[in-house]
Amino acid sequence: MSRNRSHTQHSDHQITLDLGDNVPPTAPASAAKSEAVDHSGLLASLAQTDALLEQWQQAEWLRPLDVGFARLIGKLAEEQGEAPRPLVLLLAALASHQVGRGHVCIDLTNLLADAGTTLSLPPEEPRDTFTEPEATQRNQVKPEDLLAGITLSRFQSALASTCTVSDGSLTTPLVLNGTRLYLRRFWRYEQRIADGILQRLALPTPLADPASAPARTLSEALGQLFRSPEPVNYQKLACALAARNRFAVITGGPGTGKTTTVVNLLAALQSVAGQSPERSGRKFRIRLAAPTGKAAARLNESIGGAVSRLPLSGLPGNVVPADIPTRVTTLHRLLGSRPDTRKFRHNRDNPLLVDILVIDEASMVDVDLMASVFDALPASAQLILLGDKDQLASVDAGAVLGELCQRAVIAHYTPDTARWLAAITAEPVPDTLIDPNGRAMDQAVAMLRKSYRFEEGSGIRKLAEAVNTSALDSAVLRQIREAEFEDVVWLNGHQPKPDLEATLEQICRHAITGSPEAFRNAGQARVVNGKELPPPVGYRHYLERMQDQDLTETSPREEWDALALQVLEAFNDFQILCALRKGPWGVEGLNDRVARHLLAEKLIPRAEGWYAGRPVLVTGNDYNLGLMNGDIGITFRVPWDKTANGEARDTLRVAFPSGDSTGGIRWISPSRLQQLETVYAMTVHKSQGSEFNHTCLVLPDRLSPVLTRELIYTGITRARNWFSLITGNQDVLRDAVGQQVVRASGLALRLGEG
Ligand SMILES: Nc1ncnc2c1ncn2[C@@H]1O[C@H](COP(=O)(O)OP(=O)(O)OP(=O)(O)O)[C@@H](O)[C@H]1O
Repeated sequence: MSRNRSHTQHSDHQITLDLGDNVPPTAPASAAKSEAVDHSGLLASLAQTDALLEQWQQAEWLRPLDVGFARLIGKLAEEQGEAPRPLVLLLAALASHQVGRGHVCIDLTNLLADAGTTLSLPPEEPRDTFTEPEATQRNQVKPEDLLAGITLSRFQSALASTCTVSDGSLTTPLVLNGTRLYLRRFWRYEQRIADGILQRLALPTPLADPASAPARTLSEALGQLFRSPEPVNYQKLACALAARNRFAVITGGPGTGKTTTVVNLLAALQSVAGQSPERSGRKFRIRLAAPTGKAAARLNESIGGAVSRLPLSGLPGNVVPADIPTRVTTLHRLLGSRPDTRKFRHNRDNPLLVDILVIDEASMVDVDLMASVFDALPASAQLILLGDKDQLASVDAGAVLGELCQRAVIAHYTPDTARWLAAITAEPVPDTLIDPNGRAMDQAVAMLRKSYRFEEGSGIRKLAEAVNTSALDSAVLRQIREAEFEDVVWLNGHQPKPDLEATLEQICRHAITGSPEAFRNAGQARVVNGKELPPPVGYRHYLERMQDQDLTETSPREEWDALALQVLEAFNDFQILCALRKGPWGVEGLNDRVARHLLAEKLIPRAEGWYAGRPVLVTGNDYNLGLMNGDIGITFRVPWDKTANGEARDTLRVAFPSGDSTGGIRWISPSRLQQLETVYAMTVHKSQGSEFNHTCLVLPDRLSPVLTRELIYTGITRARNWFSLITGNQDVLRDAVGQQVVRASGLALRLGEG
C-alpha cells in the first residue's frame, strides 16, 4: 500500500513451525543471521502451508476471513477431485488480505518484487508495548522470506493447474487477469464499473457538432453563467466537457469550485433540455448524492446558496431554480439499501428514475458501491463524479476516483477535444493539456486548478500544495515552523524530538483553547475574502456556549433546537485529527486525555460514560434512527421527562443535525445509540467529507504505513481557516509525505484498453 517504506530485515528469523527435514525446528543463532534460510518446506505440503496461515492469523497478520477463504479454495479443489496446491492456498489468503487493506486485487509481480511492502507484513504500528499477538509477530516467518525463491512462472503454473482459478470466463472464486489475481467478486465490480464507463463514453452526443442547435445553446448558457474574465476558465471548460459526455469526472482541491461548477453545469444542461425539441422542453431529472451523511449534509449546506446565485433569467430554455435540485441524499438511501444485505432495491431490473446523477466526494466511494451505482443507472443516464483526487481513497477496496484521475494533471485532451472546447467556451485550452494520443477516458476528466477559497498567501493552501507535489522542502518546513503564515502553526515544530508526556499535555491545552496566541497576531483581525474572521478556538468554545443557556422545561422545543444547532456549529469550529487509532497518539488515547483535561477545567461534569457536552461520532449506519456513519451529535441535559408526580426530570439526549437543509435537530436517547465513540479526536479517515474551521493534526513520533501523503493532505485540507500541527517527531511529517498510497487495481488498464 505504501511505497518507500523501510524494508523488513531478514535477521530475526525464528522458525516456529515443524519444517520437516529441510530446516531444524528452531534455527540456531548463526542460521538466524543468515539471509539464506530456506522456507520452501512450508509450501511443500498442504498441512505446512495451512499451519503457517494459522500462525499468521494468530499473530493478527491475516484475518480469520483470509484463512477461511484459503481453506475454502482448498475444499473446492478437493470436491472437484483435485489435490489442493499449497501455493494456490497461500495466494488465495494473500489476495483476501489485500482486499482487507483496500486493494482490489494482488499484483503477483509486485508481490515477488517486494512482498513485505506489498502486503504490509509484518504490520508496523508504532507502539512501545507489545500485546501477545504482537509479541508472536516477532517470531513469524515473513512473506518475503517465504517467497524468496519463487518465480512468477511458478505462481502462474500453480494457478493454471487448478479449477478454482480462471480468466473470469468461468465462474471460479479466483480470477487471474495478467499478473493480477482477484477474488471473483472484486473482479466483477471492476468489470461492471469499466463497462458502465466505456458504454457511456461510446454513446453519441447531440453536442458533438459545435454548430448544432444544442451545442449552440450550451455555448450561450455557459457564456451567461461564466462572465468574470479569467486567464483560463477551468470551471467553464469543465462544464463543457462534462456536458458533452454521459460520464464525466470533475476533480479539484478544496475551494476550487467543484460545487459552483456543478451547479453551473446543471443549469447549462437544463438550458439545453429546455430548448430541445426532442424533449419538448422537458427538463432532466437530476439527483445529487454523496457517500456519507456528513458529506451529503455539507453539500446540502452549500448548494442552496450556489443555486440561488445563478443568473438563470438570462439562460435560454426557461430554466427556473426548481430545475436544479438542492437536496442531497446519501448513495445508500438513493440506491435503496436494505438491512442485512449488500443488495440494493435499485438495480438493473429496477433502475433509478434519473437522467443525471451527480456524486460528490466520490473519492470515498469503493468499488462495490460504485458498481452498484452503475447497475442502478439507466444505460443512457449521465453520471458526474466530483471529488478531490488527492484525498485518501475509500475505506473499503478500490480507489476509483484516484484511478480515473491518474492522468488529470496533464489532461491529455486530443486536438479534437481542444477544438470542440474552444468552440463551445471561447476559452483557450493550454497547449500543455493537449495530446494527440489522448485516450477516450481522458476526454471525460476535468481538473479545476484555481482555489477561490484560499488566498495566495494562505499557509493551508501552500502546505497542501507542497504535500501534494512532494515539495515539502526545508524552506516550507521552516516557514511553518517559524509561523510565517497567518493561518498555520506547527505548535512544537522547533523541537526535533519532543518529550512524549509534555507533547500530549500540550495537545490537551491546545484542545481547550485552540491556542490563538500561537498564531500570528494572536489570530486577531485576520481578513479573508473581505471578511474579518474570529480568532481560532478550541473545545471550550462550544462547551461555554452550551453552559450559557437559560432554557427551562417550559421553553419551546424550537428554542432547544436552535441552541443545539448553535452548539453543533460551535463544535465544528475545532477538531483534533489523528493518523492513528490506538496508542497515546491515537484517537483512543487522546479522547481519554482531552476529556480528563476538560473535566479538570470544569467544562464537563465527568470524563467517562454519558454526560452533558459529550460529543459523539456515529460509526455505523443505523437506518432505524436515520443516522449515518460519520454523523456527529452532542449530548445535552434536557428537562423534558416527568417524574411520577409530574415534576420535570433531567435526562440526557443527543442532538444530531437532521442532515437535510431544514436546519432541524433529531434528539435521540443515548440508550438507543449502538455504534459510536467520543469525538474530541477523530481519525483523518473518518474526517473525510467534513470540514472544520480550525483543524489540529496530530502526528505520532514515528513513521508507520498509515502515514501517507494522502493522509496528511486530507488532514490539512479539512481546515477551512486555521490549521495547527503537533508532531511526536519533527521528521515524521516529511517522511510521511514520502509514502504514497498505491492500490492495486486493473480499472485504469481496462479503461485504457477500451
Ligand atoms: N469562479 C469563481 N469566482 C469567484 N468565487 C468562486 C468561484 N468559484 C467558486 N468560488 C467561491 O469559492 C468558494 C468555494 O467554492 P465551492 O464551494 O464551489 O468549492 P468546492 O471545490 O466545492 O469546495 P470544497 O472544498 O468545499 O468541496 C465559494 O465561496 C465560492 O463562492
